[in-house]
Amino acid sequence: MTLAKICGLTDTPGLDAALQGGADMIGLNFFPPSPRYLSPEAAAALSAHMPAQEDGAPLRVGLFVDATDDAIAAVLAAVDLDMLQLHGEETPERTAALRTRFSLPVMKVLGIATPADLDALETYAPVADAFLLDAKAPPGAPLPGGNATTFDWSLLSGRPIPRPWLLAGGLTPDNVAEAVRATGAPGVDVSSGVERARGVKDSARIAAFLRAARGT
Ligand SMILES: O=C(O)c1ccccc1NCC(=O)[C@H](O)[C@H](O)COP(=O)(O)O
Repeated sequence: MTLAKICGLTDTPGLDAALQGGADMIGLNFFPPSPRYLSPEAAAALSAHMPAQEDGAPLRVGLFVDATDDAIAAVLAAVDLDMLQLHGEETPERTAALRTRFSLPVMKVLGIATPADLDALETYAPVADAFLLDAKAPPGAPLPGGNATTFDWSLLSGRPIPRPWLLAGGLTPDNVAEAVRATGAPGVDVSSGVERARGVKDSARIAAFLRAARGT
C-alpha cells in the first residue's frame, strides 16, 4: 500500500482527519516564515493529541530549512520527533552531521526540475535514510516548498532511487492516484492540496487524499 504523509498540520481538526484517514506520517513545520509554522510549544500541544506510538500513531516528521543545531535542539526539547525532514540547502556533510547529532533518521528533500537534479540522489544516498522528491520552488517563490507545484513525473522513469522515498509537489486528492501510477512512488506527501486556504488544512480534503492514496 502507498504510504501517505500529511505535511504542515497546524490544528487538531486537521490532525484528527490525518489520524482517522490512516496517515503514516505527519509533518510539523518548523520554518518560521511558513504559514504552516509551529512554535515548539504549539507542536508539543498538537502532538499531545496523538495516540502512543505502540498504538499505531503516524511518524512525526519535523520539517526544517537550513536550521541551526540550536533551533533543532529547542524543538526536540519540547516535542518528540521520529524523523527530520531537511528542506533547505543542507549539504551531504550537514545532513550527516544532523543525523549523528540528533540520532534521528533524516529525509532529505531534493527539488526536481531537470534530469540533472536527480544526480543528487547518489550524492546524498550515503547520508540520507529517505528522500522526498519535490518540485523545485518556482523562481521568486517565497518558500522552498509547499508551493502546490508539480514537476514532470516522467523525469523519474527508469531512474533507480537508492532509498525509500516519497513523491511530493502539487499533489491533490484528484491527481495522487495518477501520480503513483506514473512514478511507482512507494509514498506520497501533500500540503497545499489538502488546504482550503494557504496554511489552513481542510479535513474533508485530507480524508479524500488519504482515500485516493490508499486506493493506489
Ligand atoms: O509548507 C511550507 O510552508 C514549507 C515551507 C518551507 C519548506 C517546505 C515547506 N513545505 C513542504 C511540504 O509541505 C511538502 O513536503 C512539499 O513541499 C509539497 O508541498 P505541496 O506542493 O504544497 O503539497
